[in-house]
Amino acid sequence: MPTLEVRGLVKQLGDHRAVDGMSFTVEDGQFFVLLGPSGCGKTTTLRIVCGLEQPDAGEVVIGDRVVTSLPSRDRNLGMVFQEYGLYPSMDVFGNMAYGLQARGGVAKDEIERRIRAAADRLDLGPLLRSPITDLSGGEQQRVALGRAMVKDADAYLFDEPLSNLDPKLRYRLRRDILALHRDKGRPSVYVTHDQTEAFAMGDVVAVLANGRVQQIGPPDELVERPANVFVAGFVGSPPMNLLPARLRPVNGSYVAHGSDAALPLPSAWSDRLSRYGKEQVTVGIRPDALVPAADGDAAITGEVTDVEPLIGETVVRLRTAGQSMAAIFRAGEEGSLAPGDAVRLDVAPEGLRLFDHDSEQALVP
Ligand SMILES: Nc1ncnc2c1ncn2[C@@H]1O[C@H](COP(=O)(O)OP(=O)(O)OP(=O)(O)O)[C@@H](O)[C@H]1O
Repeated sequence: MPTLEVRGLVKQLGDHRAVDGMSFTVEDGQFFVLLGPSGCGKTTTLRIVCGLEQPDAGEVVIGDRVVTSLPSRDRNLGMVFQEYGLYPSMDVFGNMAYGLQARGGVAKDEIERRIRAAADRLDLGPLLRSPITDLSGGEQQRVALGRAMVKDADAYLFDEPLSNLDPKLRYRLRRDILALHRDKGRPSVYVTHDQTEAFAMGDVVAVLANGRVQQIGPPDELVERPANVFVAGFVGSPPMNLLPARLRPVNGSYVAHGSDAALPLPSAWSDRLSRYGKEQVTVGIRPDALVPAADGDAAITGEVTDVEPLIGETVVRLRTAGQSMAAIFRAGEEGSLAPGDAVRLDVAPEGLRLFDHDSEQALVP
């Protein structure tokens, strides 16, 4: 069963280490997303996997073949990239057939059958004899997808294939890509900087920064248990609030004190925190764990800077002495809050995370 594995990839581009020790494994039938901010090395990694770049170190393994030094055409991959890579001199049929004809081994009537099936699925049937240059961007992207669909590849690679398209078409093609993936049952690697897309599509998501994997896991796990401060501050919309704080023991538990914040921590964390041995931590607070405080003491006080109503919920942004924060309230829970108002908030303890102040790695839970 083919898996796709990259082991210890390194790639220097000019002065910049674009990929800095990248390793991950994609199982057969898994839809694996590389997610990260612009410049984190996603495209370079994918170009190494498909053979358009040579790594300075590391290996690419597909199934039981080490393919690192094989040319792209010998890796048997299906690829869909942002720039469609279609041949302008050919019609739609010719573009979809090209890979199969060039590789050989598939009979002419079988090529025709596969192309008609893919074209029907992608609503390209009436366009099969149209020149590529007559097609819209969305139609060209569907041809690029159809070209991948007709191949029996060992793995499929997608590099931001939907970023040029309008939202409706993007949504539709997401479903088409997942249907292609399920039909083939091979490893797929999908590059995006859009976390909505990553979370909607990925069985497993790898969050990248600075050419390195920060965390690999199913979408829920990245949100629930971010491995470090980078992931906590990147994942979620809005992402986790992060504030510097000092730990103080109080009656056998701990309280994290920040500017305008005093956060009682679950007593189940006390053992771990007593072994931590340092006072300084970074506290992560999920925006949906902030709730308006009842009368009396509040965990956090601040001033509202913005109130943004969304469907079914409201994002309230506030400024405390230390920094800005975001809270997600269920619609209506914000009452009549408006910019400039003082606000007092409590935190549901299950929405708290702590990170080592120096290493930035998760401490608890
Ligand atoms: N030829 C080059 N010389 C120097 N630096 C380069 C070269 N090509 C790319 N880079 C840099 O390497 C880094 C990684 O680029 P890469 O395209 O892999 O990132 P990415 O995560 O795919 O970003 P994006 O989402 O913007 O496409 C970027 O900072 C980029 O500017």
